[in-house]
Parts: sequence; structure tokens; C-alpha cells
Amino acid sequence: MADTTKVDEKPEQSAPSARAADTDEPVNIVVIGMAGSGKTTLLQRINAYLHERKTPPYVVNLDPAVAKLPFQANIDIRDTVDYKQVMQEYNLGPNGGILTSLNLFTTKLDQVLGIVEKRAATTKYFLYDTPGQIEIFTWSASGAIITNALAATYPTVVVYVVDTPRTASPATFMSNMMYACSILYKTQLPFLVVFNKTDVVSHEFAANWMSDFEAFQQALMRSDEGFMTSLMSSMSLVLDEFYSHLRVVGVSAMTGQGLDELFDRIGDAVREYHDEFRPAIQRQVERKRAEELKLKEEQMRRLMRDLAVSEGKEVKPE
Ligand SMILES: Nc1nc2c(ncn2[C@@H]2O[C@H](COP(=O)(O)OP(=O)(O)OP(=O)(O)O)[C@@H](O)[C@H]2O)c(=O)[nH]1
Repeated sequence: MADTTKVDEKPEQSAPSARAADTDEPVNIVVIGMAGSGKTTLLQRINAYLHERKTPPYVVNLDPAVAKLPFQANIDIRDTVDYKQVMQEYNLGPNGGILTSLNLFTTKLDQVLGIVEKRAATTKYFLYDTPGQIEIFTWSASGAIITNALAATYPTVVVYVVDTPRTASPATFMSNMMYACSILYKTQLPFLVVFNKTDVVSHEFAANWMSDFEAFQQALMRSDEGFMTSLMSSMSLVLDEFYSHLRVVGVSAMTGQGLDELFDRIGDAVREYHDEFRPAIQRQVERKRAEELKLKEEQMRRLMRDLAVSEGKEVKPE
């Protein structure tokens, strides 16, 4: 296995520019999506877009199994853990190997946070690419530890990438939205649904289905999904409420179309983080701190009591 004691940081490719003046804090953008939805291509596009605007981002690759990255990540999980060796060493399959590699990397998260902190004065955007096996990141303890730790330090936005051409049928659209819904409630962070590959199929149909319940019902009837139709019809009622909490944007990672709007929506999500999410996160952190303090006081009280007993002093029963 590669050296797992220290997280490698690649040298800067270009001098970092001053951070944009409109906000003081950097923004963490965590890119999540099904395999092949275009996460890595979108990150590459965002990377180029930000470089053009003289605000080069800091890129962290959290996918240990990615064969080739089209850009240089500043921190790459593959420099810390060798996914294939992990599979061999622990006798795991591919998914187990990715999960264990992510767990091993998470033990070094304090180093990543330290680097982010150090870079925060000169970098506006920190981008995180995640494994295509989406559930490994969204439903694992390490995925939660990473997103919670990021959100406790700086504004953090989840960008959920959807493969628009593959979502054009009501059934696949519905299952993708169910997934988005579960990730939103799991991460409890500002959430952006990015319909990618709009150069192939426009995302208008999806935006329409999300804003007009009747339009989705009609598409469902036309699609003739058999017994699934009534199940999906009921589920779409539940999702209607969920859609009202979502920001939606259509992009093409291939052509760069929609990137300005993507950053407008990220700006909205950051404002939402400040207004709603940060106060809740701070309350959670304070609650945890108070619990830890209480536990320490309790342990100290017991220690003092044990000392008194060993010195032969009289102690009252608890
Ligand atoms: N036409 C078109 N193709 C795209 C777009 N974005 C990505 N692709 C293609 O979709 C395929 C998958 O893209 P990736 O960026 O590797 O997707 P990913 O989500 O990172 O994939 P995993 O690493 O397997 O999770 C590649 O062939 C890309 O060229 C887009 O906006 N338009």
C-alpha cells in the first residue's frame, strides 16, 4: 500500500489568485452522481471555467478507483491509498476495496482539513470528486464524516449530477429523484441538482416534470409502465414537496453551456448555508462539545472517588 501516514499535496500549477471580494469564506463543492453521469468531466469543465476567471480552484479526488483524471488534483486519494492493493490485502471485491480505501483516507482527514484551512486565504472554491459507486460515498460512515467535517468549517454545497439523456423516461427520472431525495436528507446540506449532457438532450422536460405535477402524471400514463404506473404516481406526490427544496440547473460539461447559471445557483446555495444550515450545524457542534465535557467531568468525578477509596477515605455510595 502507498504511504498512508501522510496526505500528499501536489505543488501549485499556477500562483493562486486573490479570492473574490464578494464573500470572505471559501466554498466546498462536493460532486456526487451515478457512474457515468459526468462528474469528472464536469469537474474538469468547472476547473477550466474558474482558471479562466483567475480563481483557480483546489481539487480533491476522493475516487480511489478512477483510472485516469483529465486534470491534476491537488490532493488525490490514490497517492495515499492503493485501491488494488487494499483489495488484495483485505481480500475484498471492487466495491469493498473502494469503501475500505475511503475509510483509510478518512483517518487522514484532519490533514486534508489542515491543508484546506491553509489554502483558504487564497482559494475561493474547493472541489471534491467522489466515487461513481454513489452509495459508497453517500451511505458510508466515511462519506458522512467527510461531508460533516467540511460543512462544519466552510460553506459546503452538494452538487448532484444527473445524466439527462438517461433520465428521459418517467421511471428512470423517478428513481434518480428518489436517490437525490435520500442524499439530501442524509447530508442535510444545500443541494443542487445538475442535469448534465444538455448538449444531447435539453433538461426542460425534467424541469417541467418537477414544477408541474400534472405534466409528470401525463408522461407516466403515456409511458405505460404497467403495474409500476400507480406506484410511481403515488411516489410522485411525495416527491412534489421535495422538489420545492431543490435548485435545478442544466449544463453540458462537454461544451460548458450553463456554467454561469451553475455558479449563480451555487451562490444561492451558499447564502442558504449561511442563513439556515450553519446555525443548525453550530448548534450540533455545541451540543456535542457539551456532551463531551459532561463525560469528561463524570470520568474525573469517578477518578477522584477511586483515589479517595484507595487512600482509605470514607465515600458516600453513589
Ligand atoms: N455529450 C456529453 N457527454 C458527456 C458530458 N459529460 C460527460 N460526458 C461523457 O460521459 C461519459 C462519462 O463521463 P465521466 O465524467 O467519466 O463520468 P463520471 O460520473 O465521472 O463517471 P464515474 O467515474 O464512472 O463515476 C464520458 O464518456 C464523457 O465524455 C456532456 O456534458 N455531454
